[in-house]
Amino acid sequence: MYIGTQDLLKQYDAYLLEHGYQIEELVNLASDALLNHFTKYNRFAILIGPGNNGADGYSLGLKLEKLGKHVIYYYSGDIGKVSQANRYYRDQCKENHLIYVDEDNINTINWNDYDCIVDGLFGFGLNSAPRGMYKIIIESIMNNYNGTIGAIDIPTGLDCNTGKAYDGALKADFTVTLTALKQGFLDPRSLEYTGKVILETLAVKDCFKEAGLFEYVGEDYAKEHLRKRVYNGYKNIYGVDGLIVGSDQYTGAPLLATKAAYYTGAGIVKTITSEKVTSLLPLYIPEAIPVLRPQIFRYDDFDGYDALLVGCGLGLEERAFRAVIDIMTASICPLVIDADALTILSRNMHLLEKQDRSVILTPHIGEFKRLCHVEDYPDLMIAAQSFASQYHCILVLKGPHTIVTDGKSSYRIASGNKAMAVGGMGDTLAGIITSLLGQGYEPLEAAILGVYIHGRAGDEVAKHAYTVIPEKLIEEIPHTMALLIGEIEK
Ligand SMILES: NC(=O)C1=CN([C@@H]2O[C@H](COP(=O)(O)OP(=O)(O)OC[C@H]3O[C@@H](n4cnc5c(N)ncnc54)[C@H](O)[C@@H]3O)[C@@H](O)[C@H]2O)[C@H](O)CC1
Repeated sequence: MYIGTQDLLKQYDAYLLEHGYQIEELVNLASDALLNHFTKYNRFAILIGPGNNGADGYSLGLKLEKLGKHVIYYYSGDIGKVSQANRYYRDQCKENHLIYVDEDNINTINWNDYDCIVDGLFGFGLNSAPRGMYKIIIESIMNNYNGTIGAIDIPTGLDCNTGKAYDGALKADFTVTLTALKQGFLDPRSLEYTGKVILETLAVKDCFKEAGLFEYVGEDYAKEHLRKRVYNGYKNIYGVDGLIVGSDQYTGAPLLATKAAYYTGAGIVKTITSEKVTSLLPLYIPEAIPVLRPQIFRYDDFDGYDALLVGCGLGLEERAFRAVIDIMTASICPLVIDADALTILSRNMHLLEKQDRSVILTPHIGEFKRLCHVEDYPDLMIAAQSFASQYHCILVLKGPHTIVTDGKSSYRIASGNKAMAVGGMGDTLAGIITSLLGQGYEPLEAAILGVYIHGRAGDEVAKHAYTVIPEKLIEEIPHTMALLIGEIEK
């Protein structure tokens, strides 16, 4: 299953058009995909907007008519300004089935003459609140209609990217969404407008990834990619992780990252840290190996590691800057960069350009803005993809349904919940990803799996709790992983 934003969906359509499809053909395929969901109704009012959502409405109506259904098309606006496909399908409709709606006749329409209203006013092309007659039509239906409303692609008035309703939005009973889930549908509050969401793909060449859509990662991915531990395994085959984390000022973050790495299955974790943290570490997690962080790293300080993590309570003092620069210039194994280390990196972006190994960055949105040196983005998913592609890194952009992308393949992760918005959660995730990286998972796989496991463990804890404390989440990790691998049952 794939996810799109307005820009990504436009990009997808443009890709198909560049690869030999005609827009009329795509609309025909869209109505093929829609048809089955409407055949149980008999009398249809199809609302037609000026774009291709309206074209879908005409094309669907023509097919319903062929099945002997009663169909009337209600349209408004300037007929000279409709899309090419809209005109093409409109020209095939019988004149007496087309009703132009204006202020003079709106009150004469009895919407309850129809057992189904099909919403083909606006789809992902809507860019502001529906205006003029469109707004009036929506109000008239919402105030008077008692039957079923089925929306094509997106209910009119719902923002495709945010899932927020504009002033004047149609509340559908069901939405048949085309090609990909819309990012806005990830916000559960959109359900009030979409009703039940049914995803239908068009019978076209499989090009979701090439066109830049994001794959939605759920339990199936984790079950397929998570590996069982081997019968005769020993600690070294599960990786030696080096965590350059913590400072005397921030002592909690390194402890959480270390514990998360162990609980995710790391063989050995060496926590290279400040004096205060080295003394706290054995009390919190006796398995960990504390190493006092040197003022300046030498090349051989990084020997023998399978994965490194830098960040998590490192602080922003001069010596933290020194540590990040040393790690980025003197170490060679796969690296996870989190928290303060991202802030330090944002002032030294040239370091990222020179990396000849896998680097995973795990910013939240504020840190991402700092890395990009911008205030805001029109489309976060596209911004994430471009960043990863420009810097040849893997980006884990944390938030609801965290984004993971290497610039070529992109993902939204299904697990996680609002109870996880708690300090220390990012340190926990960084520890999990580093652990998987050290265990030999491919870097992109480690990032996706790490985010999924982190969110899933959080979901398990949230079943019985108002907030998810990182400590509780960490303790849930081995159980969650065993469940996913199928070694225990629910
Ligand atoms: N691959 C697919 O999934 C396909 C989906 N299809 C359908 O096409 C629409 C998107 O079509 P598009 O023409 O880009 O956008 P809309 O129909 O939503 O309308 C755009 C149209 O509306 C004008 N407009 C925008 N905002 C407003 C407003 N607030 N008030 C008035 N007018 C507004 C804008 O200027 C344009 O003229 C998608 O949702 C699917 O239903 C196709 O079948 C192709 C394949």
